Amino acid sequence: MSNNTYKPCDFVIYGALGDLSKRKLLISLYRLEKHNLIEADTRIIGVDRLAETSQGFIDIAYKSLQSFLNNEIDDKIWAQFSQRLSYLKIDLTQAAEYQQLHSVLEPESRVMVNYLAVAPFLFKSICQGLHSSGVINSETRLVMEKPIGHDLKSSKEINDVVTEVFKEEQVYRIDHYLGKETVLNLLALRFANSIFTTNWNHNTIDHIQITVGEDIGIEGRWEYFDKTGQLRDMLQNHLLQILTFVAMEPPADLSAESIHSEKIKVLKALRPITARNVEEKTVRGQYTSGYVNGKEVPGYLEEVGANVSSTTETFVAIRVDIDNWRWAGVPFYMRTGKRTPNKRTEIVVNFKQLPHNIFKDSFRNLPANKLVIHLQPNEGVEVMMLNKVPGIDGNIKLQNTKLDLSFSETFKNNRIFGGYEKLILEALRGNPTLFLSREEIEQAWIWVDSILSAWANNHTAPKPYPAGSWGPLASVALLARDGRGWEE
Ligand SMILES: NC(=O)C1=CN([C@@H]2O[C@H](COP(=O)(O)OP(=O)(O)OC[C@H]3O[C@@H](n4cnc5c(N)ncnc54)[C@H](OP(=O)(O)O)[C@@H]3O)[C@@H](O)[C@H]2O)C=CC1
Ligand SMILES: O=C1O[C@H](COP(=O)(O)O)[C@@H](O)[C@H](O)[C@H]1O
Repeated sequence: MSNNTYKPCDFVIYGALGDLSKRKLLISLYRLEKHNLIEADTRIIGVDRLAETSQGFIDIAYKSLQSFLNNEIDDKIWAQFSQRLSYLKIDLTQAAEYQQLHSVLEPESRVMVNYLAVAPFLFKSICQGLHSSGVINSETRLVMEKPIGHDLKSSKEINDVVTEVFKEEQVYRIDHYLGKETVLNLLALRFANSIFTTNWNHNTIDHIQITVGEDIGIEGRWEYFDKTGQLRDMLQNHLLQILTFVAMEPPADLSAESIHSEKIKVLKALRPITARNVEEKTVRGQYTSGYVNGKEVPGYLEEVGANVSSTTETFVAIRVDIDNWRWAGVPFYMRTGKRTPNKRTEIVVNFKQLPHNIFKDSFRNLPANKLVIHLQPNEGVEVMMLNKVPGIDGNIKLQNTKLDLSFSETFKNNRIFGGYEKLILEALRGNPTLFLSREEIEQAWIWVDSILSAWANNHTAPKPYPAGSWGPLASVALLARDGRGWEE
């Protein structure tokens, strides 16, 4: 345990038998246990609609750990962890059923932390159910998963209901990318290193690319995903959050207010994409069958539970312009998709070419410097730069070389925690700094809604791309039109 002590919690997971809970939340909680970061008396209460016993939930949790952590499970840690777990069957749409929570909560000795791992349409009934059952007090916290709502209107409706029941400081709107070490490292890279601080603008930067590719498909999540699509599932939140960290002005300090206010300014400066320019600025894609990591995989329309006429996108590429002084004329290209050849999240900052080349013997055009930030996997930072090849014979010869700061090499003794581990810990400890404000989310929806309505207006159908590729060819053309190419 850390030197500080925190009040233990009743950590209630709504949707405890769902994908997010099994794949990320229970795993992260177990890892926090392993590192002795959970208070001794903290309890974890799973809530879902299946008739299940607490022992049944413990068995399900164990199976999830087996599938995702393999040999990381330690019998002693598991025994300690499983003691914290219990289960309640509650239909979240039925306010009366929330009364059951009284049987497990101990409000005098533990803080109730409610984690909404369910689809956003259930957020309202959960808030109302918690309110009417009388379990909320001034210490209670609410953690809400993204996406909050389906569009600006529904997001506002959810936030309105939430604020009737909770004060803003009790609400933790999570985006797990903001807990990732490498996303947080952007703050260090940009605001603790003068070489970057002074060169981070339209004078030196040509363009920036943000790629978030996942080799997995939709698998068991078809019903949820088909109503959502890649733009709402990934770009409205994770990619725009990365973009704000890359593009924001230096905040006055590291407080939540200072960071939120700089991020909002970026979101407000995003140039709108409308029906007039949506075809030129965006690409929608949907995967067909193909090969990923040498294995044949089905297309989106062949997944279990699929509706064969779905036009939901599983890939998006976008050219984003930020209308402010710093980024005038510097496009940000973003792409995100399911069933890409591998899992890869990275930012590439392409610097401008030099105005004059005195090394024509080596390069007719000097390659520009590049800063590559690997967010996952193989976390680290690389700088591509030109160096003289050693030798005394003849003219100076240059070679493009890599300055490589891999986290696993550089920080050998530090374990890299996942985003959920960091943010669940912050929620358990009552620190809201890394969570999102209502205004940020609503501002992001304003920009994304405009794209969604432009696609709907133009009947923009998704272009097919084979599983195991980086999206439709139109994504290559998006950059080629500007004389550029994606970093491969
Ligand atoms: N999965 C992921 O990796 C991520 C998911 N998220 C977000 O988390 C949320 C949940 O996603 P995910 O876990 O994938 O979804 P799932 O559908 O897998 O999980 C939701 C769970 O809630 C249960 N549930 C649905 N309705 C009720 C009800 N009325 N009463 C009680 N339980 C109910 C579902 O039961 P049943 O199966 O019977 O419907 C299911 O077990 C979404 O908002 C998603 O955007 C965010 C980041 C990552
Ligand atoms: O929020 C989501 O994120 C995951 C990807 O998260 P990562 O940490 O593995 O990069 C994505 O699979 C899911 O569709 C989405 O809802």
